[in-house]
Amino acid sequence: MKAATQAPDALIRDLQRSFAGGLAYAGFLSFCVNILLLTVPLFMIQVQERVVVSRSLDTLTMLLVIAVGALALYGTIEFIRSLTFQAMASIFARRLNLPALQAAVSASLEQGSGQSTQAIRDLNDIRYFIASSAIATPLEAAWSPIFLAVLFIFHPIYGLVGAVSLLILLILGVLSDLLTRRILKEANEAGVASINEVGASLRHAETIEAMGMLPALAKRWRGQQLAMIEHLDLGTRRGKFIAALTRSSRMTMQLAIYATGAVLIIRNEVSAGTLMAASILLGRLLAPFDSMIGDWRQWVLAASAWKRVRDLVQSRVSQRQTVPTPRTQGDLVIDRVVFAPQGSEQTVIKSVSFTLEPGEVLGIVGPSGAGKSTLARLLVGVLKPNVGGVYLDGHNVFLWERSSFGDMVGYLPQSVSLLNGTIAENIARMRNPDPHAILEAARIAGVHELIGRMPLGYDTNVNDGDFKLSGGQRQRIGLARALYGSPRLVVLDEPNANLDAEGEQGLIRAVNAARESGAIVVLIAHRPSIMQVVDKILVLREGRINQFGPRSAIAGMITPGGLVEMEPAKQAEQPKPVREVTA
Ligand SMILES: Nc1ncnc2c1ncn2[C@@H]1O[C@H](COP(=O)(O)OP(=O)(O)OP(=O)(O)O)[C@@H](O)[C@H]1O
Repeated sequence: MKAATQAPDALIRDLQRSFAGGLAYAGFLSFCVNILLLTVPLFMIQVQERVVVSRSLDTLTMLLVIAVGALALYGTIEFIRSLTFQAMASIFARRLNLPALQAAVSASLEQGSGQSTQAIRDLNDIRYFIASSAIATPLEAAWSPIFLAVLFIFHPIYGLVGAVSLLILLILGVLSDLLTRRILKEANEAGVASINEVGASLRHAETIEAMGMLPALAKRWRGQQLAMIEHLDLGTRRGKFIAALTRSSRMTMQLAIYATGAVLIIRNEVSAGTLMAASILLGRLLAPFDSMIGDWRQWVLAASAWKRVRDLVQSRVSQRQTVPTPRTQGDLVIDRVVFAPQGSEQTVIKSVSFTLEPGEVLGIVGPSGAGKSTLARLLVGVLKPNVGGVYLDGHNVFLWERSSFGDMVGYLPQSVSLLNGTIAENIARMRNPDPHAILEAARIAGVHELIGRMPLGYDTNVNDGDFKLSGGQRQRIGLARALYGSPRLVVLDEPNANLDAEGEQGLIRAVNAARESGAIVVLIAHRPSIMQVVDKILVLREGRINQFGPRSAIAGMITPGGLVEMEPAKQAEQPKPVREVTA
């Protein structure tokens, strides 16, 4: 919950701090693990130097007890360390899940829906990476000076071989980074773009199949995927080459330390016991660097995923308030709203102002492309005005904390999207269903009987393979969802587009019921038949208010196409600007 109410910069800082804390703790555990890893080489030396020379079985037994105890401790600490990584991974995913989703939803509104699925994939990738053994390697590498020091203590020549070996692996590591990082990042970005595009297109599978568009689309996707595969292949090839070179170099180094040890033993400069121990120590010294070179691809991909998630969270969440606002009832004030889509030169809504009181129903009409749906999205706080603002009982609807705003608002978008779940869950907006409220919303929307005729009634799954809802049925269930919980503001974008006469009568009854409960209803419609239910009409043309006034004054001017046949007039009701607001 904390993450949901935290500003994004603070959340990221907090997360990085707690991650650093976790790493420090894991680093301490790594220190213990690495010290305990000296058990085997030390045991070997002691056996060579004490047991073999003295032939004492008691000494051997004592050494064995100490060594086995140390190794048991090693296993325990290693287990605790892996649990620490797992806990770090799950804290990370839990705290970022909601903010990343919120940010992805906002980004999807502007750039398409690929963002939300990508954010989830990225979070999962990061979680796996933190929980994997890859994250432990730098912590182990940090203790390599200890192993190097022990090698120097055995004999300076052992130390020298260790230092040279380490240097060679470091050079190979840098080479691996130079040869693969950029190309793997590019491949990853191309892969993400390609998956997003395929995902977005597959939502229109029906259109693709009906009009045989698949071969043409497959050609486009292949083009993108080829670029990604080529980059990935090249990066992976280079990575594998360096990894193979590293492995054979590492084995050569093992030979070198053995040969060095043999020479030193021949010269009586070290005991035979140090030979095995030095070899094991060199292996421990080089292992983390070897692993890091082998795992480098995972590091690059995890870094890219983290950058995407961090940028997404930091760029979006701050736009909304995090404190819930209590349910309220008051005027809806649209104050000099100007809106231009991001990256577009076109201003879609041009200084629109009007006020609605509780219990008023407004009809918005206008030609195609006039900006009606855009205005609807501004009313429900989906879009942020560039200038001006939309206020419900004095609260800015865009800034409003989304969950509490959802309690106040019902929205039926032009293309009705029911979510994966039962009809009851959909009407209850995927929250814990309140059966009484569901039935009431269904009754007001006039869909109770219609749902009763479905295979499992309210428990029918809307995406069930055996049962498919018609466009009109979806629209009517969408209306029930919009009316669930007696919202104070109801915005319906072409709610009668797919309705038959019965559906339209149900819609009229629903709008009247919402009005009687004191809700403000905004209705966008092409078909003028629904306009009989409204109190006021707003005619929008090229993003401006062309007419605004009582239905009786405006209705006669509307043609069946929703056009008004007169010049822009003095607007019947234009409230004075409420406040100076710039976004
Ligand atoms: N995200 C966006 N990016 C670019 N242009 C946009 C965006 N959203 C809307 N527009 C443009 O704004 C204009 C108004 O679109 P809108 O969907 O609001 O019109 P409308 O009046 O609802 O049309 P219709 O009656 O056909 O549904 C159109 O020219 C559209 O291309």
